[in-house]
Amino acid sequence: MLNLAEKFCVVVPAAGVGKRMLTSCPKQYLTIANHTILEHTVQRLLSHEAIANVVIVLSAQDEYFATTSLANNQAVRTVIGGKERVDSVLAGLKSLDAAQQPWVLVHDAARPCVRHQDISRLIQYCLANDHGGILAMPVRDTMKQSQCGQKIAKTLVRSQMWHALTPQMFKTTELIQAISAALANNITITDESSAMEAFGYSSGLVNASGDNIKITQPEDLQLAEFILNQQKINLSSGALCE
Ligand SMILES: Nc1ccn([C@@H]2O[C@H](COP(=O)(O)OP(=O)(O)OP(=O)(O)O)[C@@H](O)[C@H]2O)c(=O)n1
Ligand SMILES: C[C@](O)(CO)[C@H](O)COP(=O)(O)O
Repeated sequence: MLNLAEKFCVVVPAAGVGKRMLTSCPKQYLTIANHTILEHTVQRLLSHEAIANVVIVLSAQDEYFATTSLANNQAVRTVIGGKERVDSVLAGLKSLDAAQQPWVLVHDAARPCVRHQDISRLIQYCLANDHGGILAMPVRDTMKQSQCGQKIAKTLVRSQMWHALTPQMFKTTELIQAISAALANNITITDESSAMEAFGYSSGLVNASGDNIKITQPEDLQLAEFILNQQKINLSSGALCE
């Protein structure tokens, strides 16, 4: 239990087309157990004790959202996103009242398996350290870097390598400032932390479960279904606190 006085808003970027999934509809609207991935993700977020509401960032061409249960959910607002994920995240952030919501979390619509315990630990970390952080997982394989466009390997120091996951949690005003500055300086931003780092803000790494996968390629859908089922079984047996 977090026992927090405040509850938080989560910006959920869901305006992508899911090219790498090779499906006819955007991947966030593919279904698992008769619910869209977006519904699974938002339900997972809104069922967390410290999350009050979500802002879902949709494509201007989105023709699916209105048919989901989320369209009538009072804890859900929507805004229109942009060309890249970073543009969509910024649109979501700018729709917030930073005075009312001094902290914000950003979580990919394509990550329905995120665990409540990991969200709790991220929130605890950020409030305790008074700076932002991200859920992350230490890499398990030896990591190589290709050289000058050639597939010639250079081995990296594995002990210092992490997979960045989401949610990522930062102070709302600082995150808007950092992303806006990065875009103005043509800095490539693929997650919120990269913008904060570029702006000189600290971004902590909070160790998280490896089953918080991002559904990206076709084989990920079956894996996500398996993980969600396992989490459901473990939760009902008490083996997993969500
Ligand atoms: N312009 C964009 C691009 C992506 N996203 C969202 O950002 C999250 C992570 O991005 P990614 O996994 O890359 O999704 P897509 O961009 O849809 O996938 P692809 O790169 O295969 O097209 C997804 O929930 C996606 O909907 C977004 O809101 N706006
Ligand atoms: C934000 C993210 O999920 C962290 O790993 C990742 O950077 C998103 O990348 P994508 O190419 O937009 O899926």
